[in-house]
Amino acid sequence: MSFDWLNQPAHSINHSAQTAAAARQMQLTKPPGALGQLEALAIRLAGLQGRECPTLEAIKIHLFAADHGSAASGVSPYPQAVTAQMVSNFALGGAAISVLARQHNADLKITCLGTVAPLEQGLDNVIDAFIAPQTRSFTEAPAMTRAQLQLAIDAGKSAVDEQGSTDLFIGGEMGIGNTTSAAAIVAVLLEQPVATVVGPGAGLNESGVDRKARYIEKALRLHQPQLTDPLSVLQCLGGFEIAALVGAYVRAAQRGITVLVDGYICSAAALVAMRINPSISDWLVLSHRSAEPGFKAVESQFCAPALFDLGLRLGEGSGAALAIPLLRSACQLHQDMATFAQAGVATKEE
Ligand SMILES: Cc1cc2ncn([C@H]3O[C@H](COP(=O)(O)O)[C@@H](O)[C@H]3O)c2cc1C
Ligand SMILES: O=C(O)c1cccnc1
Repeated sequence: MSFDWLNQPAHSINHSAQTAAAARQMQLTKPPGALGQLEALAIRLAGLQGRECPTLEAIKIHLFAADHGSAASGVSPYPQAVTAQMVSNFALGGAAISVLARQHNADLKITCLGTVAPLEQGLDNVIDAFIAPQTRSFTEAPAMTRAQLQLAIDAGKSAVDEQGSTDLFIGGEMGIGNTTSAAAIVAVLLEQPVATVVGPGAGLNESGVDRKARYIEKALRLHQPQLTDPLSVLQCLGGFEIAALVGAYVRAAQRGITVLVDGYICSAAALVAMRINPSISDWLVLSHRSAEPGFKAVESQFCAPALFDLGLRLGEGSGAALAIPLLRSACQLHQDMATFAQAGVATKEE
């Protein structure tokens, strides 16, 4: 069993393209800095894509779905069956992420790691990477075995490897109960008290949030001796879909594909990925600020803060998909605006 590939360095950043892009921004017909974070974004994308004027054409959205043993303990307000039902909804075009993928002309695929029902319907954008019906309840045992962890991480790697040319990769997730895993991972890796990183998820009330915090605290007491490295944290507390996201993020960075990270669950996966392989962090662009209270702690671990805060708490990669037009505008402005010289506009006097 080998996790060695996870440690290979990320693709290098092209610093001369980045420098050229920064110089170009200074010449465009606007006061320098007036386009705020859009300028930094265009410059960052130039370094990642290795060209002065980056473009975003081929966008791949890949969702990972799996069920959680924790769901039987009242940590989510929704029944476990919703995971599989939503996979059908993704594939048939009715979910929020399906609408956004269509709107932005992005390719949408779903890998099922632990839900079987939709596979029987023969949907052609659903990939079968079945590992087990669900992870184990992690107050009783590690959520998954080491072998299952490897299968899940490798499924994420394959999702990236099997794509053709890609300018931007968005990972998303579906798994009733997965904000419990995300909160547990964040509590351990960032050494935060559980009460500060746990939240309503899909809509728990106050007593539900307390129950969820107690569930996590019990699990952390059980696994404490094992929680010494990011892979073991993922194995004990993760979901299959979170592990797949870890594999996908690391692989995308190694292949030189820019990643747009979604909300709380995806950023918890990104945190694990960055702890395994810190060289990938340049490639992970954080899209939006999740409404989950634990998100703030994770946000500080990224190279740059989230691009916007719309109070989203959906997951599915939806917040990342909403950032696509922003990134496209950043690239288009960077490429198409006239320079002061071209437009005959006078520059700053002092
Ligand atoms: C209909 C429906 C659609 C969703 N799409 C994403 N999630 C989100 O909710 C789940 C996490 O919340 P919790 O940990 O509280 O279960 C994940 O599946 C997540 O992506 C959904 C949840 C529901 C109910
Ligand atoms: O931010 C998220 O990813 C999120 C928050 C709540 C429920 N589902 C997802």
